[in-house]
Amino acid sequence: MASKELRVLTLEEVAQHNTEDNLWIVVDSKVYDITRFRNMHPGGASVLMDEGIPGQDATEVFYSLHRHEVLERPQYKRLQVGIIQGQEPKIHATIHDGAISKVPYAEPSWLVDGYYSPYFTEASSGSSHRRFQVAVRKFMDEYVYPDAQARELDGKRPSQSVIDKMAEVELHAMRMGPGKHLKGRTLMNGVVKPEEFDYFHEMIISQELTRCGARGYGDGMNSGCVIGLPPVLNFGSPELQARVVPEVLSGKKFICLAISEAHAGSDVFGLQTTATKTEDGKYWIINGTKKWITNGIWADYFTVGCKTEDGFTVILVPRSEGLETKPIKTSYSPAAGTAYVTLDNVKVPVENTLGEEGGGIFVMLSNFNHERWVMCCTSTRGQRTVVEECMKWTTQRKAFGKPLNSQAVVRSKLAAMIARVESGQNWLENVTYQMCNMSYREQSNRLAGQIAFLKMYCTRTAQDTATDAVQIFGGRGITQSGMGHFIEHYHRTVPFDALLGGAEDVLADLGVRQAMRSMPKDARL
Ligand code: HEM
Repeated sequence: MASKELRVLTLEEVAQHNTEDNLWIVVDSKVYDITRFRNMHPGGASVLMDEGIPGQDATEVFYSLHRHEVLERPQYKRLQVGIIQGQEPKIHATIHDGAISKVPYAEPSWLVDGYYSPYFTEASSGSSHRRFQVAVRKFMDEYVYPDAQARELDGKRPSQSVIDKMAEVELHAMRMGPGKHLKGRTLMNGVVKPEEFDYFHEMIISQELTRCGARGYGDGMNSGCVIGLPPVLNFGSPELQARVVPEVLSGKKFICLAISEAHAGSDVFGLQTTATKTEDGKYWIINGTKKWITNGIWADYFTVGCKTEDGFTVILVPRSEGLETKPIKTSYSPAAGTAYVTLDNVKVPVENTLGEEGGGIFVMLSNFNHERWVMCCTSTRGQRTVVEECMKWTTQRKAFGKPLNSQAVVRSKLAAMIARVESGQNWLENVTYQMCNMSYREQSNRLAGQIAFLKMYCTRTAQDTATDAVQIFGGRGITQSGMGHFIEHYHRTVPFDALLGGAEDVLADLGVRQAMRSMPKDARL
């Protein structure tokens, strides 16, 4: 409708509008009347009168100072008064319209035209990963991305309307991975059958969600469920499962994993929260504190690691008398709902025990692999978004009269970034293939070391990439608005990945110790 009112103009006509009282410019074949906007321009009024701007085509200077999304904001969109006769817009900078990016290395190779993969199935196959990816990306771009950007900024929890929308297509259930919990559900409007859903489908979900570029929101978006519900699914009694699982997977109730404490993080045996039985043996009485609990602020259920008479036991604790949560301010958005949890004589039926009493370590170990693998999926995708941002910036930004990418030192940083993300993704795809072919128990036995190494590798390379990206973006890489805002956000939040789900150094050591245990006794040089 708006385009009908736009005038078709020539460059000569635009050139007449070149004074402070009558100021037009052209950006990518679109004519903007910025006369009244001039005094409100965040970059100042005077720059708009610089040589080569008034009445001229300012496309190049515009894109060296602004992201394309500026022109998509309604308050600026309406400054457009016309289009240039015989010209078509050439810039396609929107990355959240469901499309595959054409920027080299902005997508994993299996999504790029003309490349092949042994792992992802074609559109013609029943369980097609490709059709699934198209549906998930469209969904994320349409419903999740706008909410992610808004909530990351205002710090509010992910909108219930988006959680409900995700529940409609069973995204919460699919994020638990393949398994019997998917039985009878219609996944992504039927794009994939529950029995055909595999870890590659799940990888697609994690990676598409990461494209929203909002780390705090990403964790706020039910990641408590991804790590807190599997112990219920795998170790809870049938009665407990029947009560808790449906309300959590439908997005009506929320769950989180509460293991780490101020006293102990990666060292689960150092935990000090205690659970002791009442004399009649029917209840646990839980006392202690938990720290850095993602989604804890609004969680209805807490999967809590406790010290018990027999060792370490995991217990599902509903929000109830004696349990309180308060926010922890971290360097990412409060949209993650990070909590400090206090448990003062919280009374829980013993039926809420997950797994064997004293067998909590098995419950946790089986959970860790999946949690860490999910983090590898998100870390590699996060790095890829940084590669895309840097590829674009170094092409459009000029310094010393040339694009940044004409400098060898910049190209060498790009090369390192690309090599890191490609190696991470390729290793991840291999590990995922192993997971698809192993039982849950086999995964625990054979892949714990591999996944620990992969996570260590992903989070280390992510930090190198963050540092390189800030160098490439300069001051903009540390500025929360404007051209470098994704880079600033990434650089500020990337250390989280190296800590959550097992600290980098601890994981590295775990991988080596596992390898040492498998050394053949007779191996010699
Ligand atoms: C339709 C036309 C324009 C609109 C809507 C617009 C809008 C904006 C906005 C919203 C910002 C704040 C930073 C951001 O969010 O990216 C900004 C900054 C800026 N703008 Fe514009 N602008 C326009 C045209 C221009 C032109 C033609 C120039 C030419 C010199 C210019 C120079 C600047 C500068 C120097 C900054 C500060 C950049 C920084 O802090 O890094 N703008 N503009």
